[in-house]
Amino acid sequence: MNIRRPRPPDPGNPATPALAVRAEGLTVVRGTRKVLKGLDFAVPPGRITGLLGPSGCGKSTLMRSIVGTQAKVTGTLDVLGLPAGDPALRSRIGYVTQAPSVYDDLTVRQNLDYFAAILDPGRAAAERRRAHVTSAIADVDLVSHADALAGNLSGGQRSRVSLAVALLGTPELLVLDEPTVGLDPVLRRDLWTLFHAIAADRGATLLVSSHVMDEAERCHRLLLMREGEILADGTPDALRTRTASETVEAAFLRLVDEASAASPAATAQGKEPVR
Ligand SMILES: Nc1ncnc2c1ncn2[C@@H]1O[C@H](COP(=O)(O)OP(=O)(O)OP(=O)(O)O)[C@@H](O)[C@H]1O
Repeated sequence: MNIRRPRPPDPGNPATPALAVRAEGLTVVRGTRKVLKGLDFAVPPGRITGLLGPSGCGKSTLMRSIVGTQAKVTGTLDVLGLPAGDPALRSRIGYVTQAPSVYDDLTVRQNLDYFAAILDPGRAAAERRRAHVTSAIADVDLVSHADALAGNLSGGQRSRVSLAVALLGTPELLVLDEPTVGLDPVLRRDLWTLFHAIAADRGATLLVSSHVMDEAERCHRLLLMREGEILADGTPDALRTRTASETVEAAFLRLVDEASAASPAATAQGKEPVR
């Protein structure tokens, strides 16, 4: 894989925020329900932070809040040193939603050309756009499919086209909502290798959600969520040690039990299995 433009974070540079994301009392209401309940957490720059928790716990809502597409967000939410949703963040964040957003009747390269033209318009930028598109296709290992129609690709290949679109602007923060869901183990491993290369070579920050606990072991740091709250925050090692557990999944279950013991009423409302 070919990762362009190394840009490691420079803690001495005042333009490099000390934290990629900082939330205090972050609350989101959807419909009549409070789906994020006063979250306090931080995401360090240049690392891969996994956002893990059962289906429906609020991972997508949290990601939408960070990228600025979620309504009814209150509390403090700073992203790359600016309030979430600030227009200056648009070109600095790459966001991949759960459903791959690609045009089936265009080839892989045409999809990327289209999005590159939106990001970096004008005839003068044509050469630069072409280079970025070629690079992004190589980053996600789709060179051999560059001229295939997106509609003829497998689910995993389409996900990688979406990821390539997100990589186009060389974002400082990549927010990836369940990027490996439904992929086979080899593809999942390859994607995680790519995520690590992006963090290491570019100094980018990655926030990656998953409800599959074994993916936790691949992250530098974890935010474990449950029912709209952050259950724990730390490295996989620290979480395992703190709970005397062998795996992050066992640590998660122990933390759920601890939280339930602390507030039994909350537990009665549906404990979802961790898949
Ligand atoms: N448009 C909506 N209106 C009202 N409630 C919603 C809406 N969308 C989601 N919710 C609720 O918000 C809660 C959090 O949903 P969210 O999609 O953030 O969870 P998630 O952890 O990403 O789930 P999954 O892993 O299944 O994608 C859920 O209980 C869901 O029912």
